[in-house]
Parts: sequence; C-alpha cells; structure tokens
Amino acid sequence: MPASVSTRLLLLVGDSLPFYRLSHVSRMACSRNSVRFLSRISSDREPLSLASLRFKSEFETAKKSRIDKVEKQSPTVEVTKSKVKVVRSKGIKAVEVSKSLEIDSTLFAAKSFTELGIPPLLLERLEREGFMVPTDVQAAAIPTLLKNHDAVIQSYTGSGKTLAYLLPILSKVGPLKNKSPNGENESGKRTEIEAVIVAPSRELGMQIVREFERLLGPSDKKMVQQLVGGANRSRQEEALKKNKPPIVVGTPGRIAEISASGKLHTHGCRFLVLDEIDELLSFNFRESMHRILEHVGNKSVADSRGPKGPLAIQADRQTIMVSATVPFSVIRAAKSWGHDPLLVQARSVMPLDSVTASGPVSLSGPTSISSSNPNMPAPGAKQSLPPALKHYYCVTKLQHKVDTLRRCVHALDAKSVIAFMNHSRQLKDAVFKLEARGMKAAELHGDLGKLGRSTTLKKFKNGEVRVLVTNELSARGLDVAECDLVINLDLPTDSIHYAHRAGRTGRLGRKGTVVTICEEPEVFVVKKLQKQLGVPIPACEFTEGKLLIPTSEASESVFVQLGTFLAMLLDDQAILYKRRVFSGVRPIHIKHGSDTAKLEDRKSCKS
Ligand SMILES: Nc1ncnc2c1ncn2[C@@H]1O[C@H](COP(=O)(O)OP(=O)(O)OP(=O)(O)O)[C@@H](O)[C@H]1O
Repeated sequence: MPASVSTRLLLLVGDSLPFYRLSHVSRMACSRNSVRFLSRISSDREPLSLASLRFKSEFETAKKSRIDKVEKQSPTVEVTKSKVKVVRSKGIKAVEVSKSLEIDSTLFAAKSFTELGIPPLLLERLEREGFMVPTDVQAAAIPTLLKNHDAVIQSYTGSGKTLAYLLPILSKVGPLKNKSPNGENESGKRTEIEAVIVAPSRELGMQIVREFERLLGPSDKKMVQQLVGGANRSRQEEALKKNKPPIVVGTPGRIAEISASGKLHTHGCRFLVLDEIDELLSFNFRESMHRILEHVGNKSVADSRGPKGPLAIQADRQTIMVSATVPFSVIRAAKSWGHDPLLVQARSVMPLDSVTASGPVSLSGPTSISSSNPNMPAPGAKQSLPPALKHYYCVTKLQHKVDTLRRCVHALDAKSVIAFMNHSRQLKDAVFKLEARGMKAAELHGDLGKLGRSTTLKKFKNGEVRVLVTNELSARGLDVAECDLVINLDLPTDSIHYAHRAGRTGRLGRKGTVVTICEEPEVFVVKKLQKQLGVPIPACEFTEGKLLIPTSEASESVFVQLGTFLAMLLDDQAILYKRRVFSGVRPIHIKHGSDTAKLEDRKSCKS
C-alpha cells in the first residue's frame, strides 16, 4: 500500500459495517410481513425487523370497523417507551433496542394479498407470477384505492408503487375483476376506456404496460394498450379501434394528441393515474396534462371558468398520483384535482389536508414538505431512498472521472451499473473510454430512436452491457432488479434528482451502492445532499481494487446513521440528537464482503 494511503488511516469497507443493524434501521418502515419477504430476497443475513423491535403486527380486522377512522388519525406510529443502549459483544459494537415501539399496524400488516380485497382470479395470477406478500405501500394503498379514494401514493423507490395502483384497477377493470352480484363476470361489456395511466417517459410507460400484461396473461394482454411517443401513432390508433382496450398507458404528449384527434374517448374513464406526478407537473408537459385532466373522466363539458380554473375540474374519475418524491407542488395539485385526496405512505394514510407547508404532520409523514426555505431538506426527499442503500463520494479530476468509474466498478465487483451524466453529448465519450478499456458499456438517451433505446435497455437487462451510461431519462421509474451500482459521473441538480437516480439500485430490499464521482470544488454540494437527504455520504477512494474510506469519514458516517436511527426511534421533537465527530480515532478495518466486522481498538473511541 502506498505510503500516502497507509498514513491516512483507512477503513476498508465491505458489505457490512459493524453497525449493520443501523444501516438497516429504516427497515422499520416495513411491516413484519414485508420484512419477512425482503429477508427472503437478501437471505444471507438477518435484517432488523419490526418483530425485533416488538412492533404490534397482528392483522386485527375486527378491531377496525372503518378504514376512514384510521385515515383520520394522522400519526400512526406511537413511541411509548424507547430505550436505546449501545452494547458490546465479541468486539462488535451494536445497538440493542430494549423496549418497545407500538405501531398501529392494522392497515399495514397484511400477510397476503387475500386480506387486501383482491378478487380471486387476480390472486391466482399474482401467485403464478410470484407475488406472494404485499409490500408496505401496497398494503396501505390497495384497500384505500379499492374504497375509491383519490390519493397521492408516496414511498421510496423500488418499493412496489406500480402494483399498489395496478391491482386496485385490475380488481375493477378487465377480465380479472370481481364478478358482479349475479355471478356474471362483466368483462367485455364495456367498450370505453376505463383507466388512463400517464407516465413521463416511453420506457416507464412500456414498463407499466409489461407489468399489466404479466398479470393479464397472453390471452388478455390486448386489454391494455400503450400510447407512448416515438412509436407509430396510426398503429396505436388502429389498435384502439380494433381491441377497444379498457386500459391505456402512455406519455402525456401522445395521449393528448390522440385524444385531440377524437380517437381516444376518455370521458367515461374511472381511473386516472399520474405516475411520477412531480415530473408530470413540469413545464414540458403542461399543455398535454391540461388536456388530459380536462377530459379524462369528465362526462359533461367542464366548466373551465370555475373559480379554480380549468385544471380544477372535479371529475367523476378516481385520481391517483404516484411518486417517491412529493414536493408541495404535488400536494397543491392533488388538492385541486381530487376529491378529498389522501396521502398514502408505507405506514400511514392521512388526509392531504393535514399536510401543510409549514411543518411536520407525522413521524413518517412529509416532514420535509416545504415550499420556500432552501435550507430545509428537499421536499419529500428523505423518505424516498431505499433504506439499505450505501452512499459514497469520490474526489477526482475531471479527466480521470471515467477511469475512477472503472476502478469503482472493479472494487465493488458490480455486475450491472448505471452511470448518470448531465449532457447526452458526453455519453458517447464515456462509453468509448470504457469500451477501450474492455468494459462493456452502452449509452442511453432521448436522442436515440425508440428501437435503439429499447435494444440498449434489453442488452443491459440481460447482462450483455455492464455499464449503462445515461442521463436523466433513466433516472425515473426504470426497474432493473440486477442493478447493483449507481454512479453519478456528474452531480445531480438537487436531492430529488439524486434520490431518483440512486433509486435505480437497491430495488425492493436488494443491496445497492451509489457513488458520486466529483471534483474537489463540488464536494460542498455532496455535503449539502447528505444533509438534505439525511443519509451518510462518506468520501472514499479506490486503491488496490478496494473501496477505502478515511477514518474520520467513517466515524462521521456511523454517527449520521446513529442520528437517523435515534430520530426514527424517538420523535424528532422529543430528542435533540447531537452529532459528534470523533477525532483521533485509531484505524478501523472492516473486511470487504465479510459478515462480521472488527472494530479495532475500540478503547480509543470516545463516546
Ligand atoms: N409484492 C411484491 N412482491 C414481489 N415483487 C414485487 C412486489 N411488488 C412489486 N414488486 C417488484 O418490485 C419491483 C419494483 O417495483 P416498482 O417499479 O413498482 O417500484 P416503485 O416504487 O414504483 O419504484 P420507482 O419509485 O423507482 O418507480 C418491480 O420489479 C416489481 O415487479
């Protein structure tokens, strides 16, 4: 090891920090059942579970007569007596939670989809496709949506928000829905569009279509029609005419276009889903969204001169808005477009009216929703990151960024990597450099045609391409389960963009790492992101094929995690956590990939 490195007291970081349990603290957001499910996915170690925290988790249907009752009680998590103590055993420092968090988990402890009111045919399909246990957000959203509430669904990336709205729709629309009281399945009787799902990109739109098709099966897959831009429009119109699909999924521009041409009749539509709603609110989509909101589910001609303007039409449809990040603009829009909409999160369902711009509404609620103060955490960003993700940054010179990326991929032995850059013209260069060094890479951006985009994506998904170099196009919604590393070759513009990029890895409880490669003058931006997101982002280096962290950074990172842990255990109003940055701590060595880590010379740690 070079002298410069050895004198800097480095920490070798592996898959498990000594505070492994701390790194998973936010799994508290999961119900016991989904934790059980998640632990099946990463079964190589035991995660911190609600059971270990002694959460109450029986499914007590009888005790709850009406969902609305629950919905009105805003904070659903109650901290009664919490004691955290640091214990030492076998040289490992660990945190033991001795007593006792109470959670009103009736809505969020479903052991199976059966308990959520899904019809039998759909249950069969779910089972066939391997969906056995609902995730937390699904357990909260499905009963809420089945009761026809308008809703904003917010939970972290990769937590299964698509099925959270797709299942209630398929419970009421198409061939898998509940039979009518006289025993007849009414499928096929209606000829109108019953559900419109809008997504901001073609890739995401097509991914949603595939999720529908997977459950509908080959014989009924024509029940859903994709209307995404870049594809042949007249073919889409013909398919609409011929198949009369009850469900359409598309991008705003194409849906608005076909609707304006009179070939898409959505006035009788019952569901309007706006996926990645905060993105759909952007200026680019304004006109198309205006048309969609004005027409979908509005049987009578809308009064566009009403006091709230044309977009405030109270339609007959159920409006469902979805994103991992919910800034206040979304809350405002949802209040204006929906009938008493609810905010559905993994552990809470509350009226949107209880969400204000000025302050916290609940422990898990949108405490970070703020419309003005730039120093406040970015709206909704905190709850948007998968809890098991690890974040690092690495300082290098501009001309060495791609080489650092390559070393990072080797050091972490990453199999499937998404690297983000801000400008599409730089992507080709990065790909060229990687390929020249023998690393299989490909670029993905909006300037490629539809075919080029889908071919590249397919190659990435099936492992032919190891590094996908892309821009913001791929930051939202893209679901590649195998992606184990996200790299920011350029800094994201803010914490919301960071959260969506980061969320391409660590999907559904899997392991994932995010590394931001930046230049020295950009480090303050990373520090700011760390503060806004409430996650530790320590500096790292890549030496001798290993990811190394300077000791001071490691200590800070451990304490950011401890702070997050305490803040989650105890209401942040009740405890004022003071972060201590250690000084003079002797080196800590943790073997990469080992399950148990050694915290050497603990005596020198002053706590
Ligand atoms: N209950 C479940 N059991 C097993 N797999 C599931 C379940 N729910 C969802 N999944 C899978 O988890 C993956 C992530 O789901 P999805 O894309 O809906 O996440 P998301 O929350 O919408 O993420 P993002 O915010 O990034 O769009 C998908 O591959 C989906 O098929």
